[in-house]
Amino acid sequence: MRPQPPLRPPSGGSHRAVSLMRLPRYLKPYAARWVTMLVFSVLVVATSIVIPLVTRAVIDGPIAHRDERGLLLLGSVALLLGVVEALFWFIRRWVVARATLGVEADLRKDLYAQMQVLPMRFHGQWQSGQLLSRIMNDLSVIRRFLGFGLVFLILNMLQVVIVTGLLLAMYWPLGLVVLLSVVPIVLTVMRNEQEYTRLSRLAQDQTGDVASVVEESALGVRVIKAFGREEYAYDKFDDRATDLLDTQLAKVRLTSRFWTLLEVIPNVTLIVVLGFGAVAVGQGSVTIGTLVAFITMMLSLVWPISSLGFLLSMTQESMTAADRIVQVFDEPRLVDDGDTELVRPRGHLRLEDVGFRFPDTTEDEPWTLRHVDLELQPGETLALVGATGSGKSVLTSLVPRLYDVSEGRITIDGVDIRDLTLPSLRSIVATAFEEPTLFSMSVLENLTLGRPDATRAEIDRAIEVAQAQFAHDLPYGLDTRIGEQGMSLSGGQRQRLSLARAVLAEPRILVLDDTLSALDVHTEALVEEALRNVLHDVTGIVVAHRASTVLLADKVALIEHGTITHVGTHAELLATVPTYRYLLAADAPPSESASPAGWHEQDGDEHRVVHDAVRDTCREDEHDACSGADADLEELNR
Ligand SMILES: Nc1ncnc2c1ncn2[C@@H]1O[C@H](COP(=O)(O)OP(=O)(O)OP(=O)(O)O)[C@@H](O)[C@H]1O
Repeated sequence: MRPQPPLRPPSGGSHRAVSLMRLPRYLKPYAARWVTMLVFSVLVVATSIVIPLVTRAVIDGPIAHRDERGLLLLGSVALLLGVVEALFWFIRRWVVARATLGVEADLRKDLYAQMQVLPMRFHGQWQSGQLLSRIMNDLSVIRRFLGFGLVFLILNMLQVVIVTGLLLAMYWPLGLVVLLSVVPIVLTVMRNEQEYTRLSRLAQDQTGDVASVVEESALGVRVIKAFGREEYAYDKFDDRATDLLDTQLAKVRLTSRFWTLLEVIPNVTLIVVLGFGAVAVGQGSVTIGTLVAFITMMLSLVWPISSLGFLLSMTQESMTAADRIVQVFDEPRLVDDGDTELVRPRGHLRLEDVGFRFPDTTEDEPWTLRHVDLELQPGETLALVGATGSGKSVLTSLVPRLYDVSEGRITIDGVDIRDLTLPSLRSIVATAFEEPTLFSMSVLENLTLGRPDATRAEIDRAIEVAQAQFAHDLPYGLDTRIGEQGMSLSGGQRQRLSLARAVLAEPRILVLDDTLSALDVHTEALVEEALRNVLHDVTGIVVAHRASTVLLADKVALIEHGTITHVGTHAELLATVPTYRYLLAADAPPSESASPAGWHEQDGDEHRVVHDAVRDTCREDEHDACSGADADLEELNR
């Protein structure tokens, strides 16, 4: 048996740093702000280095020589430097906030746009919670890194190098002590890097899992309540949340070991420097002012060194986040635009030897569709009838290129649909799905999704066709906001709005994927009556499970195991194809070698059912074929 694919997409793994390097192009629009921020950050570091040097000058100068004027002057300079440093800090933060938030927003918009164009295959494989956590959490991680982590990583390393250099220059033996103290830190960072990366990737993926569970249970809350499985749902959530907690704790354990070292080393170094410094002052090798300046500078290294731990953690996390985001950006779009636009499409649709298999199926798995040949003249309507899972929805989704054919081709007015631009194709083809998705916006916005410029009269007509007049009676009429997934509406109401949306798009080819299944027979009859007018003008494919829906069509295609086996009028198929009768007329299941002969083996009651169905569903213009079927039945009954 084929191994189950993992619940979450595989990690990008080894190219994390490269992934992060690809994001700085988002910094470009804010280049002036980044440069200003960097200049002020360097100025902050410079002032913080100058202040101890001024202190040394104060101690070794005015204080040693009891020069009050000099003390006042240099003291004022030191004070001024302190104020200036604070001011520089403020400017840096102020400038960077807009830039980082801007980068985050731009990335988020691009990521969302990418999700919209990615093929159905991608959305079938990825849990929506994983996408949610990428678009929310991972982008925030990157923003924090760009606005804070990256800047301080650079500045702190710069400060460590400059200050250590200055310390070596002031008094090299003590400078050497400081330099040596950095070595264990670097070694520890290198040793923990891999494990921290693994844990941070795991935690980010698990955050996606938690989001997926929350999202699924929010959407499926009715099912959970109906089956009384709140506890089961809670346990599933609890498992995921506990996994995340364990990983986060493992991360904390690792970092706390690491950070403790980073806290201890500067303090130990300080004690050593103080001891050796005091001896050096005693021996006259350095002045007191130099020692004070040395220690002040050294203390200024405590934050840059101790912060290295979490700055590096942040870097790891943002590399992982960038990797997870780049993974979405790098997904192949599969469906590529052509560049042809059909100016006046007539809606002549042909499927030529079309075959389709889902991209992740293996060679030995059967094709979902194979050798499908169909032709619909402009204005013609085809009813597609087939057993559950026979491939009806997949076939209809090939026409607007929700999936691409694996072999053969589909043409509209003789042009391969892959040569059309996607906007052109999707303005020609509109689909109303069996499960109507409505968005949490107003009824009007939902209706005009496919045609934002529709006039009020056109909207009213589409509503009438779909028998969706109830929308006018909603509390705020068409401006009423409907809940997530249209939850505040009934299934039939949602289907009718979805149908109105497809009708309003005024397509040349209208695909109705079992769109009327949730309607009561009376509403269905009204919708069908109105649809008859719409379908008169457009090419239509109607997936149908009921004879009444089939009657909307000019001809019927029977699909069995992914292949069109019969095409004809409803009456013809009813009279000659047992499988068709079985599907539409509650007939007994046809035998393996389904043929009209198989039909003769059925008992009298079933004959009557078929007889009634034939009579009920035959239209006047098909009278000849129907009477043929009737004659057959009467012959059998005798
Ligand atoms: N995303 C998918 N990945 C893999 N296989 C799929 C996917 N969607 C559908 N299938 C398979 O393709 C086959 C045809 O499915 P399809 O949805 O077209 O059936 P259908 O005839 O529309 O059924 P129904 O009448 O129940 O809606 C089924 O075997 C189904 O399991």
